[in-house]
Amino acid sequence: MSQAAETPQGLPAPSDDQVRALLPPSLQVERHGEVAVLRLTRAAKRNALNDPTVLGIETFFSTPPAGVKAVVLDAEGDHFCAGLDLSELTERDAFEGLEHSMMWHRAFARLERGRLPVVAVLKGAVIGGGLELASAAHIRVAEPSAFYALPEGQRGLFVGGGASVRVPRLIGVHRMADMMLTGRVVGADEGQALGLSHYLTGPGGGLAKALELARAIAANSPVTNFAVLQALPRIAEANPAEGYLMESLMAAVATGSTEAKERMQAFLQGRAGKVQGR
Ligand SMILES: COc1cc(/C=C/C(=O)SCCNC(=O)CCNC(=O)[C@H](O)C(C)(C)COP(=O)(O)OP(=O)(O)OC[C@H]2O[C@@H](n3cnc4c(N)ncnc43)[C@H](O)[C@@H]2OP(=O)(O)O)ccc1O
Repeated sequence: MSQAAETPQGLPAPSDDQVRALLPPSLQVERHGEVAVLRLTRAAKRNALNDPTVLGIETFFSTPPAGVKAVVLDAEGDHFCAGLDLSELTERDAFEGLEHSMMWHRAFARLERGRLPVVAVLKGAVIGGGLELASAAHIRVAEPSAFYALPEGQRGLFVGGGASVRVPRLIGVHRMADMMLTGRVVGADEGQALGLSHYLTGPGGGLAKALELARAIAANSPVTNFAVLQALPRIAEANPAEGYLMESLMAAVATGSTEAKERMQAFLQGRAGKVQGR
């Protein structure tokens, strides 16, 4: 498996600067070795998601920069994301609403089912579309300031970025119905207990923890990471017989990979087991 030296189309993977040139001002890319930090930079609007930002997320995860093995999704300011930019939807009719929701689905699917593991740093508001974005990440690290809500009912809306599929898988349909019907605010402790976050740090500790996790993930075999991202969600949804078959197929691919051979040899010979992905 390629380490993103090239795109799936066989073209050279873009440099950091080439990717930056494709992104809107509301998104910034910062490089930490094999980890890229993709940051929402619309703090003045509490990182509310407008169309350019959502399309930029799709662009980044469609053609991530060369050499990136894991991504941290971070946000400028005190809030992760206040959800949909409400100033955008007021003039749209139902058909445009359908297209808009499907555009969000495409972007967040690129994030969730791409080849790069994504660790999100949650703080302050993780509201509406902000929770939809967060729930597409593979690991969520929350700071004590994080709070979650689905106030779509108060705005006359319905979730449109995949939350009705992803969030019930985290907390159950009954709790999702509670959040959607009441619009109530779920604090960081409750969010951690419910499963909205994987880790809860001390104040301001989210980015450091996310970078630590992302570096550990980047050091894994990309074959294993790819299997976790692509196969695990499908195995979890399959019936047991299909699940076991998919597991065996992924185990076979991993076992046969150069990556596995080199890593196991390195372990057995007492060498550091880090090799380039194939
Ligand atoms: C239907 O098809 C869909 C739907 C969707 C997804 C839907 C949703 O996400 S619904 C939820 C929308 N979000 C909200 O209702 C949250 C609104 N914001 C707040 O409650 C607060 O701003 C806060 C996040 C708690 C922060 O409070 P505070 O720090 O006091 O900041 P403010 O003074 O309130 O705001 C500062 C500044 O930001 C602007 N702003 C905040 N949130 C939004 C927003 N969501 N949209 C636009 N602008 C926002 C606010 O107006 C202020 O602006 P100024 O110019 O006045 O400074 C998905 C896809 C579909 O197809």
